[in-house]
Amino acid sequence: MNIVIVGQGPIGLMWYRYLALSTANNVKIVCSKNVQPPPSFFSFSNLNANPPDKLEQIKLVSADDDSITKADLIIVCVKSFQVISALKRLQNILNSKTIIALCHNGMGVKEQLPDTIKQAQTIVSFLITHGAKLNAPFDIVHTGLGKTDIGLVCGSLNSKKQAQLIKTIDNALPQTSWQDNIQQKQWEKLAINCVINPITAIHNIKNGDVNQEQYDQTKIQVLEEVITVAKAEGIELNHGSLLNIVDQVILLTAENSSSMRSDILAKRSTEIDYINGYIHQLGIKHLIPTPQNSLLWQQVKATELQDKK
Ligand SMILES: NC(=O)C1=CN([C@@H]2O[C@H](COP(=O)(O)OP(=O)(O)OC[C@H]3O[C@@H](n4cnc5c(N)ncnc54)[C@H](OP(=O)(O)O)[C@@H]3O)[C@@H](O)[C@H]2O)C=CC1
Ligand SMILES: CC(C)(CO)C(=O)C(=O)O
Repeated sequence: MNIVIVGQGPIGLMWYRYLALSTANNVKIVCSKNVQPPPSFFSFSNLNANPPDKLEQIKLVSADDDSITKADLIIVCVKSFQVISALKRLQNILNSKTIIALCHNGMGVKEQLPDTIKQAQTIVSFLITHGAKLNAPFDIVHTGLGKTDIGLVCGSLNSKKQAQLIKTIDNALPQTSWQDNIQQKQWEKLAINCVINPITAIHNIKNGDVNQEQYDQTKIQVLEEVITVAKAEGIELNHGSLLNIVDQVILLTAENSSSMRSDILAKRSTEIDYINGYIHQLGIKHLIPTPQNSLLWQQVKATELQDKK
């Protein structure tokens, strides 16, 4: 497959490394304007191997306009608030046969996609539970082995193309599956992020600390609001099983720093508008009060602003 990765963060470089291992793939990258020209190599290590893999130097090939037009698959690995501008940058050279995969946290990007892109392209979502981090620019570590759920966001994908996509991604990083109802999975992931991300960012704590009793009420109220808003959007979520999923993720990632806490500590913008902010906006749309999600959204926004002063 001809594959273009957009974004030189840990997730973009993680996909690059695993997909480029196969001779069946021709993988190239589009980096942000901040790194032009990109380096010719990047460093990669995998903490999941036993013993951990040696540091690898991987050749990095930049995508020119022609390779973007000829791509079978473009995987966009940028923050939720960067997706639309990343796509607009490519829009004039996109081929309608190219599958576009969006690999980001949060929801609300679909609603912002320009009609011209929605009508012309097949767009899928890559929902991942892998973890990766940057030691330094172009030096990444695959920290947590996870799985990938893929599903259709807009356009269409015949069964042959769908099977080829799953095979390519599963060969690169196993435990990849097609989800007919990706929306349900997106909402479950959103609920996890609505609880863990703002609490860890505001209180500057590790994911595991969200299990402390003092956060129980917030956790329960956030989830109740998410469930009510999801219902208004036609998605059924169950409080008991959602609480279980959230608690499991808190335990499994107990030692991790959430992406939002890391963003705040590094004085970067967070994805809060696409997480609790998304629930706040849908609350307004459906006239449903979402006091806890709105409060967490405002608190993280205030922390972001304070850090930028
Ligand atoms: N890291 C993780 O373990 C996980 C991350 N995710 C989600 O995946 C998404 C990507 O994560 P991650 O890689 O960590 O994010 P990062 O923000 O670290 O990396 C995104 C990269 O994309 C670059 N970029 C921004 N705009 C463009 C553009 N228009 N064209 C090309 N490159 C661009 C950024 O460059 P610049 O800095 O110059 O703007 C940055 O290097 C996020 O939504 C994240 O929440 C989900 C699960 C796990
Ligand atoms: C699941 C969780 C909370 C893992 O840290 C995450 O997705 C994030 O940090 O953004």
